[in-house]
Amino acid sequence: MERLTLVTQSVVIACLIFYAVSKIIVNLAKRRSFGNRCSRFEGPPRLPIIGNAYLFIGSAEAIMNKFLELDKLYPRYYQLSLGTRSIFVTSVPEQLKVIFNSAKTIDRGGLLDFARPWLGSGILLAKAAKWQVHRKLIQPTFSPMILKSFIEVFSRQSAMMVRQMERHVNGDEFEVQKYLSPYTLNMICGTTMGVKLEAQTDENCQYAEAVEKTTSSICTRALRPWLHSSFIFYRTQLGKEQQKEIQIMHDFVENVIRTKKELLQNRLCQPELNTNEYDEPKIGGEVFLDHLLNLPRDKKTLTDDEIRDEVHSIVLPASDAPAITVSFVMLMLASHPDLQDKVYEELREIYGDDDNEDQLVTPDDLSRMNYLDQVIKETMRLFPGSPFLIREVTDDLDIGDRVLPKGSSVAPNILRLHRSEEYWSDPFKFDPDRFLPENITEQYPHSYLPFGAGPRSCLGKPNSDVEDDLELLHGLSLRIEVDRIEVCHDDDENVRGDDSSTICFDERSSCTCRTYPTENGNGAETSGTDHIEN
Ligand code: HEM
Repeated sequence: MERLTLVTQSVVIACLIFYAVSKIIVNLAKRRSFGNRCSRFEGPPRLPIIGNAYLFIGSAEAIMNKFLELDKLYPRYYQLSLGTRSIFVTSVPEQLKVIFNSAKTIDRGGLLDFARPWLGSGILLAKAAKWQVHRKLIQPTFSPMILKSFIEVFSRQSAMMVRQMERHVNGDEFEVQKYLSPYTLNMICGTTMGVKLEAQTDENCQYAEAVEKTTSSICTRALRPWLHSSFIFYRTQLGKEQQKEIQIMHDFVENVIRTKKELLQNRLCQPELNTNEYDEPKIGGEVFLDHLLNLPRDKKTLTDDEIRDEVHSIVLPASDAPAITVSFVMLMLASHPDLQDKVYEELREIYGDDDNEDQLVTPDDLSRMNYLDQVIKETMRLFPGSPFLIREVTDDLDIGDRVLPKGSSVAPNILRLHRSEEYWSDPFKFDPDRFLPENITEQYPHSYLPFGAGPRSCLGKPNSDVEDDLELLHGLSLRIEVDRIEVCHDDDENVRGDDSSTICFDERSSCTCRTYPTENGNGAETSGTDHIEN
């Protein structure tokens, strides 16, 4: 009997060992064949283990410049590897069309997974099945009617931002991003949560700071394969700080959800509770959070954690990309005084000589700002708010002349697409007339994608147009002339204004303004309009 038990045990152990060894062999074979399939794509040379990570060491500007160099070496597409992750970077419209519309590349993940401790499985990072349900639930919040009701919030917020900036009129140059980021964050907190964040007035606003620091630490981690392992990352100073910042954001949003829930329950009997703390749209519109809390019972009810994830997942894209876009619009207007004057004239036609900065903007006013709209579109062509996107390939995907293997990532290279001479004549010329209605029809299909495309494209697209217009309107209605300009740039054709871009405001007295040469960090002299032509 004892012998029989021993034999049985040996057989079981042998089977387990056999199973473990064959699993290792199969995994190695899979990795090898995955590696082989990926290595067929051209790209910069890779080092063992870290792959191409050696290319992306240094400041954000240095990393951006590296990407621009790669665009020159590989103008259509290339393959990168970061540790075990393989990324196909492409700017070919035909390939992008397939990628954006395929069910096999709906998922975001890969490097973006490092944002999961913050965004959870909200709409930005949700896997396909969950994403489909949540997008259907959330989409109605972004209907044109509800968005119109937000205009008053946007309008008040932009007036506040302009008042803050006003102190710089006729003064020294200043970092415009310092005002824009808190403004967009404030505005989006007003329209998503109905909360007055005070990010514009309180420089130490913890939530705003936490958003900024966490975004930056996620990017740092993504480009450093040795920080990919959670075991290592959370033992570093960066990892520990990130955990702290994420906790601050979670506490903030959870607190708002709790208060909102109480408010919604008590609203009928205590309407006076709905007062100063909240910055709600006036025209009977719900804020995003109300919509999620009020979902009819027959629809899926979201848990508090899911609601928190959704709020985070809206606040991030809705504050980041618009702030970047508006700062580049200002930069372009500063660099092109003639176009600035055209925008100014358009606004004068709408508002006359009335210089009332407290005047609220109406949807009708916005619909008449055609030239401003063209300027914004052309700015988003040259400086897309999201220069690269990223999607996961969940099954082998044929994109025409090649197959992207399951398990890899694909990064639509929007920056390169928008600046490619293959699809845009004289691509570095800043020319808003490209977006005249008669010229739009001539554009190469899928060559202009600032909001992505397909079923998972930007949810806030109409929102962002409205927001950009309003912000600029208020800036310009102040009769500010953007006079001097200092931009970061690389040393050839690409003006690269970044977070540290500074501009100057002068009171508008004549129709002239100038850009002047400035020294960049490397000592080279250039003007802000270096190769982005007038
Ligand atoms: C200038 C302004 C904006 C730009 C350039 C922009 C751009 C983008 C891009 C490129 C994507 C990724 C699309 C893709 O992967 O195909 C995206 C996603 C998204 N954006 Fe925007 N965005 C802007 C403003 C906004 C605003 C104001 C909101 C919300 C109010 C918003 C909400 C979202 C959401 C929720 C997603 C994820 C959609 C999904 O996964 O289903 N965005 N945005």
